[in-house]
Amino acid sequence: MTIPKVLLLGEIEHAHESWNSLSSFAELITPKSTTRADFLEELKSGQLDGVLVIYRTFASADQTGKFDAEVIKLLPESIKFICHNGAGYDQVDVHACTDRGIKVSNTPTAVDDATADINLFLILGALRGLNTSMVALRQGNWRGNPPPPLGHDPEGKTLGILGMGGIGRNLKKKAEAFSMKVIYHNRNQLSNEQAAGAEYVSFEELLSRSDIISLNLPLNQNTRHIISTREFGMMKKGVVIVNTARGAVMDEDALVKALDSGHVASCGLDVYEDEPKIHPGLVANPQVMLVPHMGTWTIETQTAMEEWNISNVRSVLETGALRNVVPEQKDMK
Ligand SMILES: O=CC(=O)O
Repeated sequence: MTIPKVLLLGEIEHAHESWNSLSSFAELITPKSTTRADFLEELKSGQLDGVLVIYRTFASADQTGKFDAEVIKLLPESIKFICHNGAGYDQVDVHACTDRGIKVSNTPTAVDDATADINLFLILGALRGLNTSMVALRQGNWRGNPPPPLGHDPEGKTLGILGMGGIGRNLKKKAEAFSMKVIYHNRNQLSNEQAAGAEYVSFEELLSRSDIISLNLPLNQNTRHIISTREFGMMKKGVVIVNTARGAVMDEDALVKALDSGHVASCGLDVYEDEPKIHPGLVANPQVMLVPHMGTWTIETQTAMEEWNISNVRSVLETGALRNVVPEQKDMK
């Protein structure tokens, strides 16, 4: 019997023991290439033939580029599973994978607390306008001169959550501890049990009723720039927007214009359209809270994500099936 191969793209940083334990079922290999051009060549050369499952990290895109249709087409016939270490899997062309019969998993749940925590931090920081005073203090200028305008309390404000998956629902619970009223919009209305009292509203109603809008939806072809000029125009003047999902769900140019006009009072961002580049209009705006994609940047959460992803690889090796597949493939045989 030939022993299956597992290809690691990126690093295991924490869950070394679990990763190493896979070597009793499989040959664990890494690519020779460190650039996309070389990776494509390595795929073409047949050197990665025989790989059954790929474990990939978000950062591995620096070496291989995105797992777009070009890469998926070149993957050896033997590859049947791609385990992506991250909740958001927009780096992987799932439709191209489905067409080739390759199943894709991600790491939902594991990221929920840490991402919702930073989401709340950004909501509070943007409401309070904390950035200017923090910068002033470090410049030896106390609160700044003049001091910043007074901020706003979260208590009693309406928080509109766009995308009520694991992170959205986790945020809802946390926001309620700050006495915020939560409304939400989602592809599908949740069961009463899952909604847990959050009011389901249309997309337009969410835009027009919210004091704070939180973007917690995945990036895909239907959600790219789902928030742009038209949508900013439908929001309350003085709205605060927070995004911990993916930068491209919001049109950054349009956001900068809405901030500059004062229609959007502030925003809190963890993600950007073209990371690690940041729109100069955002950097220049002292009101906004900007964090460099730190949503899951904790030891506990990074470890839990790795463990989840490894458990998917293990499940393939032990049972021939993933523990979870991405929603687009839930009916795939
Ligand atoms: O951005 C983080 C993730 O997708 O898990």
